[in-house]
Amino acid sequence: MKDKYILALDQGTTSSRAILFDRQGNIVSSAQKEFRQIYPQPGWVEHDPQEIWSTQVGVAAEASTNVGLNGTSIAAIGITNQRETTIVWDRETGKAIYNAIVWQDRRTAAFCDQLKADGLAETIRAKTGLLVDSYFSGTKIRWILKNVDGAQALADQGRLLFGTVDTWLVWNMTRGKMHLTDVSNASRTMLFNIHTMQWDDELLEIMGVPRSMLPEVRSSSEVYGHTEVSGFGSEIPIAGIAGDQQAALFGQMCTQPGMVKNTYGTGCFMVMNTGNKPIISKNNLLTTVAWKIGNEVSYALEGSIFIGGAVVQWLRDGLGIIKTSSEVEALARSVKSSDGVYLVPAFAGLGAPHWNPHARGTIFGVTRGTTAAHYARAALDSIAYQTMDVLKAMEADAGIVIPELRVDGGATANNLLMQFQSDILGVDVVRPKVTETTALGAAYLAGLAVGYWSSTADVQGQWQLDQRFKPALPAAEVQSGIKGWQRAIAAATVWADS
Ligand SMILES: Nc1ncnc2c1ncn2[C@@H]1O[C@H](COP(=O)(O)OP(=O)(O)O)[C@@H](O)[C@H]1O
Ligand SMILES: O=P(O)(O)OC[C@H](O)CO
Repeated sequence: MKDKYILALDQGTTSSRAILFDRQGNIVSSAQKEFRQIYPQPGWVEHDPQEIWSTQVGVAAEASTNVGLNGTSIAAIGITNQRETTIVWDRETGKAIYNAIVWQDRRTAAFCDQLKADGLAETIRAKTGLLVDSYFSGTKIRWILKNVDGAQALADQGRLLFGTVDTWLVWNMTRGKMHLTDVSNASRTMLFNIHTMQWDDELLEIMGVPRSMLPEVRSSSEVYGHTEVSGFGSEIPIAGIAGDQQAALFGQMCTQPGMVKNTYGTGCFMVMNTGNKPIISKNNLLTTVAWKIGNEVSYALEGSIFIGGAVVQWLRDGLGIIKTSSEVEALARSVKSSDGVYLVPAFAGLGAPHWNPHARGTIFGVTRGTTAAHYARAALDSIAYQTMDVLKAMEADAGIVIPELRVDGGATANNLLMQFQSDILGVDVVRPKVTETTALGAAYLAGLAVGYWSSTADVQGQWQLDQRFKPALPAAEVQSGIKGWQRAIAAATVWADS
């Protein structure tokens, strides 16, 4: 039984997941638990760090016991996580001093406006590859230091630690022995120079973040340490870390420059491997670190869409027109089209390529004949249209025509959405058999570090096609749909800015 499986921990925005993979990259067992989303004010989103940790340990134990395993059968653990989400804790008590401020949270939008007004956008972009936006961790750390009672004093005493979710998990898994992150997560903080691959003093100064709070930055595939807590069985090497979108790029085996994947989870994240050179976008995309394996750094271009599958959750929880996310497909299929209804789901502002933190959700084209089914259809359409906007920006930046789009994530189960995506893009949309590619990527990174797999080439052949969606909608319908979407985006922007 020894060294039979790799355990991937996938700490996502809405749930913690644990998946055991075998040497062929098959899922042997998995467990998942949702946790609370906390919305203290409009535009604010928080998680309880303790709940992140307890759900993650819980599902790890469940995935193992489901198949009668103990820790001795696990060769290594790979961690992948919702990125940018910011946790600050006291190194002496091990307790977070505030809730995790989630990547979707907009509370620092005014400070970001100030940074732009101060002319710092170019400096920040040149060093980090990022646009100034409240999405990233740096301004969230600053908010905690300025707004949580006693935080600044504790930071001055060197007692506070910052971490993205990977760092928080590793700290807890090693009983506070390790305070580290990997390059892909570091590149989402707005504090990390993606050229020198170091924390940047000028950026730390701008955000008012003391260096003593920051984790050590390591590669994405190496043995960082071993588990020391129950729930994981005996001491298991923690051997892979990557932000979830970068992990999905790896899990989709987009290891060559020019290869692209789009993940349809809470948000949608399109990422293109650009090889060992960072491409600075001219079309409002992000430049980010994909991973570091050995001494080799790979970079990527990314288009981040804040609301993807979450629009379906809103139909379920906000409007109550479906009971489960999967019901949306049948409801949307019950009408031939949205009949001119457009939904711009800017619930947390607009991300790439529009970047408007003040935008909010808007619905256009509602008539007396509009039904819940049209809303469902418009919601799915909005996921596809947002993806189209990003893909066009990416093609322009990279100077290539993207031949096919590899897809993964919860919402790719929706065949209507996948077909419409292909129709609107005019390219093949390709869904693999294992759509848990985020977890798979983390498993690969960990397995490579401990020799479970010998090289990337060893796992390259494991990618298998489930379904290929080919463009089928007549061009005139595609064009009129796109035109309507562009009008909707323009109108939503006017609403936000007026
Ligand atoms: N059949 C479906 N059609 C559309 N969206 C779906 C469907 N099933 C799940 N989703 C959406 O996918 C998201 C969950 O995907 P997942 O990859 O687990 O996300 P995350 O990792 O962000 O938590 C949810 O927002 C959910 O509403
Ligand atoms: O939790 P997910 O899968 O929606 O991913 C969140 C992203 O990492 C945010 O940048």
